[in-house]
Amino acid sequence: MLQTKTVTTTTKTTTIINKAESKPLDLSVYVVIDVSVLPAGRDAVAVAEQALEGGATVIQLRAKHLDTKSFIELSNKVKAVAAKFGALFVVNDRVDVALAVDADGIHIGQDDMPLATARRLLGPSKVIGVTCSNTDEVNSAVSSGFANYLGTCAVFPTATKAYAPDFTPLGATGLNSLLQVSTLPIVAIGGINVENVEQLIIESQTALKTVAGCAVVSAIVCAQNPTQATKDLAAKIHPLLKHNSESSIARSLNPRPPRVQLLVNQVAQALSSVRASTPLVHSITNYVVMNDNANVLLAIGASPIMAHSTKEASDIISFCGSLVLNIGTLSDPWIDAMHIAGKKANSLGIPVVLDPVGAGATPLRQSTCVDLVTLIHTDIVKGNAGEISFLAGALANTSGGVQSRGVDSDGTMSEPAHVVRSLAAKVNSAIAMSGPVDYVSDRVGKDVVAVSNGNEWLGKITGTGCDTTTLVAAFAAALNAELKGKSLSAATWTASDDESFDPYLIAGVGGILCMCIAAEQAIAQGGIKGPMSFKTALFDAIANLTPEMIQRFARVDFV
Ligand SMILES: Nc1ncnc2c1ncn2[C@@H]1O[C@H](COP(=O)(O)OP(=O)(O)OP(=O)(O)O)[C@@H](O)[C@H]1O
Ligand SMILES: Cc1ncsc1CCO
Repeated sequence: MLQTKTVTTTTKTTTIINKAESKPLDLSVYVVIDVSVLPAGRDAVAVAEQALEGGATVIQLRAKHLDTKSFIELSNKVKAVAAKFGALFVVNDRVDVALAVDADGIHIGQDDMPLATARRLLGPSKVIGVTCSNTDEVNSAVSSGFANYLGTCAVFPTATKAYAPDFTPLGATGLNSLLQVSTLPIVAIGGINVENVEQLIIESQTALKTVAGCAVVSAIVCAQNPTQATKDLAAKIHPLLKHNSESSIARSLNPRPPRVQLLVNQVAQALSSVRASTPLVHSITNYVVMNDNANVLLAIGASPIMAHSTKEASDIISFCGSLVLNIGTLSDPWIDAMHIAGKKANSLGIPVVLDPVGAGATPLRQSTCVDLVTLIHTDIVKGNAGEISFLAGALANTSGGVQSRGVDSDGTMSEPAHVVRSLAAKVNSAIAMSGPVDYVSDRVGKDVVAVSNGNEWLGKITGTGCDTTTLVAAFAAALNAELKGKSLSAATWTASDDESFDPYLIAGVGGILCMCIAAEQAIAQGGIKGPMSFKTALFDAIANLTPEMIQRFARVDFV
């Protein structure tokens, strides 16, 4: 980090709508009282009570063939026993019954009432669970922002529910795929019993999470002793749910707003695209960070080429996916090479990412970065608050100029979103501004995203901002190539509809999230003794990042 960079941004408080009651959502031992499965002469309320005595944390009442009046009467009784044990009471399918008895929540299937309608009718405080059989259904339920948890289709063969003749149970592998993509808790169901539950949880778990619980029907309602059967099951389940961190419960109680979730989905998907396409990134960067930048690119799954000669700049960029121009250690021939490569990249539709290191510090840096944003077209400018503020100020007096209200006397920035938004519109580039909270604007200043995953450790080693810039360039290259493959172009993106984000906004957020989440992972693994062991752990963590980690740990918001 250059000493001239003293500006920090003020932290923004994000508002998250709390959609469910703040009592912990314990889905671990989830007992479904299916009236049609109850052995003759058994009373649903008595079985519910026995299961609760054995440690059931949720009781779901399923009564497909019961008339409405009887369903409501029974629900009232089961709700009362669940309340006595502090357990969650959930009605299967019937939103009207859930409303009539003021149940804690509802569980619906894909063919029942649409999720959005159920949420509208039930209001923000009720728990909604939805059955998902595949990753598309999981993605759709998660991105809707209306569900609190997900249930699966049958994990094992079961006679309790009728499935199509060609239905194949999910098994532990199928359950694992759903866990990989879901940021919501998942409850497994179908043929689970005390014999198979441990193996299912262990075999299905991902590096980051297990199921939130297991739901059982006949193993409890048909058991000789439902209390003992529930106790036995609970004893097997509880020790294995260790991966379910509080953040997963928090996410289920505070689902991301739908558009934020859509953005996170696209960023996670973009990481997969980087890994799948291994884009080649041409960097004309400073010699302090050159080797690190190359290694960071390899770690994220891209390929580096560092080339400064004016004699080959044009040739090199012609076969690369993106270009990084970093003004950290300038010399005249390097500046010439930047212009040559930049112009060639522009002519070929290759994204150009500028890091205006130390932008305002000297007249050379001032004129170089102003020339670069005006004489060539930059697609993304990524700098710290001081650098972005300088650029905004320097362009303030040019036509359509940016009013730089950036830096206050105490070194903080009072309106970071305004600064990135207006600079973006001025230079038609996405702007990524680093600090305790990172801010990224799309190229027209319509969407501005605050990324709150900042980590002070990133300031303890030199060049993490420059490393982030190269990650942003890897994302830009992969996304541009993907659009070209569809005969589209990142260059011609227009801010016409709410569903579509600027690919270079995704690239900016993607690069920043990868660096910040990798830092979190590096620290979480322990063993950091100081800056150098942090650096080693950080580079390893970048290599080990998964789209699932982006889904799970991204803290982003539109501002
Ligand atoms: N005070 C802070 N608290 C928490 N996180 C921070 C803080 N400052 C920066 N960061 C994080 O560190 C990352 C690097 O940002 P920084 O502003 O240090 O870049 P930079 O100045 O361009 O670095 P360099 O020039 O060393 O490459 C940011 O993306 C941000 O997430
Ligand atoms: C320390 C330093 N000096 C010029 S560039 C650089 C790396 C941080 O950008």
